[in-house]
Amino acid sequence: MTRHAAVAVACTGLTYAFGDTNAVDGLDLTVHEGEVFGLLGPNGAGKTTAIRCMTTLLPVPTGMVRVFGHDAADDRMAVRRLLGYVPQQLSADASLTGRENVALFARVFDVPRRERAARVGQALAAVGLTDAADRLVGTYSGGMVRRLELAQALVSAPRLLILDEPTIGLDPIARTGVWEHIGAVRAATGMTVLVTTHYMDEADQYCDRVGLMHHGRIRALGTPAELSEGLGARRRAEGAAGTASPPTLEDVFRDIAGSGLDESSGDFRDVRSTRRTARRVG
Ligand SMILES: Nc1ncnc2c1ncn2[C@@H]1O[C@H](COP(=O)(O)OP(=O)(O)OP(=O)(O)O)[C@@H](O)[C@H]1O
Repeated sequence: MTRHAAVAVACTGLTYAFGDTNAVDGLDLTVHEGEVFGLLGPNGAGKTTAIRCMTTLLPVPTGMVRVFGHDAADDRMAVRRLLGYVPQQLSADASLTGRENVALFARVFDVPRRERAARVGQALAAVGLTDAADRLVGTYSGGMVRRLELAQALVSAPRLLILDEPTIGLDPIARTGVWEHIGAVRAATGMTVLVTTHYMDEADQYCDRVGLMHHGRIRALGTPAELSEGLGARRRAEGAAGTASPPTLEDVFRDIAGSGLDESSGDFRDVRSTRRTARRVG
């Protein structure tokens, strides 16, 4: 990413309420073209709601969301054409083959008919599913399903890929596989990636910058190293005990979310979304 990279996503004062609850509460966020940006936060921080506004699946009642300069409220189709979205929920059909699933997305996203077969093949190859492409998805492992969903989102060659907890419920090897394929596609295309994750180690390793979200807005923003160093410097200045080892991103996260982290990390929600993914494996 260069200093003058274009802005892929700009949110200004984005607010979205469910009843009396402001799920997103004055969110200001800029994602630069070409970066991998991690949106982190405890359960209920507002990450999914914010992402759904960016993808135009929810309206933008207050504030502004722009995707490559297009207003998500006024120009929804232009925004949709620019992005690929992998939601938390299962988006692949177990009764179809991998290739049929990706072909369906190619049709929905108006990939020209003449190019479709080639583009479907390329998307499957990009996520390492060429050999399994003609098997029913019901026989795939959880990691393969996630990679297939990635292929579905990639078939339209999006400039911006948005992934909502792409690795939740996967084993460490499958998690690494998903990230490696995201990294390879990004390196090949220069695509911008916006991802939410609960896994601090993944954010640390794979994201260029992260934003820590809590109670609907960004509370800390920077590269993982900047955030860790910032907390370390503050602790040293305060003469805090236990400053021998540098803080991890998880320490930064706990510092921001504080006790709210424990309060809000609804076990039921966690279990439910983990199971949602795990169910794909069975
Ligand atoms: N459809 C809905 N109806 C009512 N409240 C909702 C709805 N969806 C989300 N909320 C509430 O909005 C707040 C933000 O939820 P959201 O799912 O955006 O958070 P999140 O950071 O994505 O959490 P998670 O990490 O668990 O996915 C929470 O208080 C949640 O209970």
